[in-house]
Amino acid sequence: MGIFSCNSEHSIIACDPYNKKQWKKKNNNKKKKSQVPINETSPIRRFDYSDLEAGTDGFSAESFLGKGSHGSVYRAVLEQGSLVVAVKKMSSGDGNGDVEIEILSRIRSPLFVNILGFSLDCGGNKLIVVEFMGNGSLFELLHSESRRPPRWAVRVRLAVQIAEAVAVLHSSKPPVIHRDIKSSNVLIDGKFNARLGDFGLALRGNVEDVRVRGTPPAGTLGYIDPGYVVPENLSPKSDVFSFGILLLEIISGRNAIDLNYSPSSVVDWALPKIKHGEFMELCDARIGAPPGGVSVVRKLGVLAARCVSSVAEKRPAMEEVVERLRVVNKAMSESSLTLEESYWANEERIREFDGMLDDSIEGSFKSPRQGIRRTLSVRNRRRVSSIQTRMNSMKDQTSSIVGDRVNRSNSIGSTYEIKFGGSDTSFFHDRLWRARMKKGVTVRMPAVKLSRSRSLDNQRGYVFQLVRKSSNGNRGLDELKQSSCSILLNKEVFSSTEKL
Ligand SMILES: Nc1ncnc2c1ncn2[C@@H]1O[C@H](COP(=O)(O)OP(=O)(O)OP(=O)(O)O)[C@@H](O)[C@H]1O
Repeated sequence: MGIFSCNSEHSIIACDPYNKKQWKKKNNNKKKKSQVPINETSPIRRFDYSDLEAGTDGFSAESFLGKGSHGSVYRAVLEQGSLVVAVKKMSSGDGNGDVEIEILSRIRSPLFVNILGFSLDCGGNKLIVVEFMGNGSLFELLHSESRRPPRWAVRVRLAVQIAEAVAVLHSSKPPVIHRDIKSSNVLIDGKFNARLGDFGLALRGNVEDVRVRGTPPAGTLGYIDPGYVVPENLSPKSDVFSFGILLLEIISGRNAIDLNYSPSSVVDWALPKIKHGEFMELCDARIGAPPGGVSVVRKLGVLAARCVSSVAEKRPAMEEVVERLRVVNKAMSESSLTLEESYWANEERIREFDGMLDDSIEGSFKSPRQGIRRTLSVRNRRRVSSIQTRMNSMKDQTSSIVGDRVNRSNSIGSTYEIKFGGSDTSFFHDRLWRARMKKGVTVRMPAVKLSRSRSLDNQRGYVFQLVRKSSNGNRGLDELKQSSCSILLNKEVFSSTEKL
C-alpha cells in the first residue's frame, strides 16, 4: 500500500517502492524525456524555446500566471501578437508533463484546456504550451476576496460544463480518469466558459489495464476519493467523488478544506445539513438564495451528496450528473433571468442581446447644463410566461428585457455607449470589465442599451453614466427597475461614441 505525501494545497501522490523506482527510472532517462510521445497525426507542434522566451519577456514576473505543484505557468504572446498561449514550465524531472502531453494530444474538446504544443529548454526540461484562459481559475473566481462572487446562474452553468468535460473523459475509448478534479484545475476562458485542465495525473485506459492498476493513487487532499487508497480501487467514480466536492464548493463558496471552519472538510460540514433538509444553509452567504429557491438548492445538494457517497457504486455516473445539472440549470433560468446573469451567460450571448432593451427604458437624466432630473422608469412592462427559447430566438429577432423576463419586440432606434463610473463599478465584477473601467475607457455595457427614445432624443451629445442607488447589491434590470437608477450626462465622451 502506498505512503501518501502531501504538498500543502497541491496535489498529493502516493508511491510504493516499485512504482517510485519506475517513475524515477522514467524521469532520469533524459533521452526518453526529450522524446515527446506524439505520433504523426498529433495536432500538437513543437515551439522554439527562444520564441517562448521572447513571448514571456524571459519568463518575467509580468507574464507569470501562477504556480502549481508541477511548475510555473506564464502567459506568452507569440506570432506578432496573434497568438496568446499559456506556457507551463515543468519542474525539472517532473514526469507529469509527459502524461499531460500524451493524454491531451489524443483527446481534444472545447471543454478542456487543450494542448497546442511543447518545447524543451537547453537543459532538456519540458515546457507545455496550452490554450490561454483569460479569466483565471474557478478557485480564484469562488474564493478571491477582490472579486465579487459569481451569481447562481454562472455557478450552475459552470458546474454543467465541468460535469460535461468529465463525462467526455469517461466516455472516451479507452476512458480517461482525470484524478485531480478541483476548482484550481478548472479554468475560465475569455467567454466565461469552464475548461477542465491539468491532466498531469490523468490515466488513460480501462481500469483492468495493468498500467492503470500499477499506478499509485494520486489526487489532491480534500478532493480525493477516500476509498481510493490502493490502485485497484480506481474507477471513474473517484472523479465523481471529487466532482461532488467541487459542487459543494460551488454551492457554498467554501474551500474543500478550510481550517477556519469546524468541521474543516466541506463534506463533513454539508452532509448533515443535507440530511436534515437544511438546504438553504448550504448557500454561499455572499449571494444568498438562487432563483428557484430551496428547490434548486435541494437538487444541487442531494446530487452533491450522492456524488460523495462513501460507497463508490452508489455514486451516479457522470452522464447522470450532467443530466441532473442541466435540469437545474433550465429550472433556474426559467425562474428568473436578470440582466447580470444574462451577461454572465457569456459575452457572446450577450452580444446577441444587443438591441433588446430598445424601447424598454426611459432614463432619469440629470443634465449638467440644465440641472433637470427625471426618474428612470421601465416603459415596457409586458411580461411573458417563459424565457425558454430566448437564446435560440435571439439571432433572428431583437428582444427587450423587461424586469426579469425577456420579451421579443422589434428593435427601434439606435443605441448609445455608456461610460461607467462611481459606485456603478460594482455592477460588473468580471476582471476584464474592471480592468477596462480602471483605465477609464468607455465600454459598451451590453445589458443596458438605451434607445434613442423620446427622453433621449433631445439630449444627444452626451454619454450616460449609470449611477446605481440601490444598496442591496444590484443584480440586473429587475433591481435596476426597482431601485430607480439615475443616469448622468457627460457631453465630452459621448460625442466620440455616439452611435454603435
Ligand atoms: N491555461 C492557463 N491559462 C491561464 N492561466 C493558467 C493556465 N493554466 C494555469 N494557469 C494559472 O496558473 C496557476 C497554476 O496552475 P497549475 O495547473 O500549474 O497548478 P494548480 O492547478 O494551481 O495546482 P496543482 O499543480 O497542485 O494542481 C493556476 O492556478 C492558474 O491561475
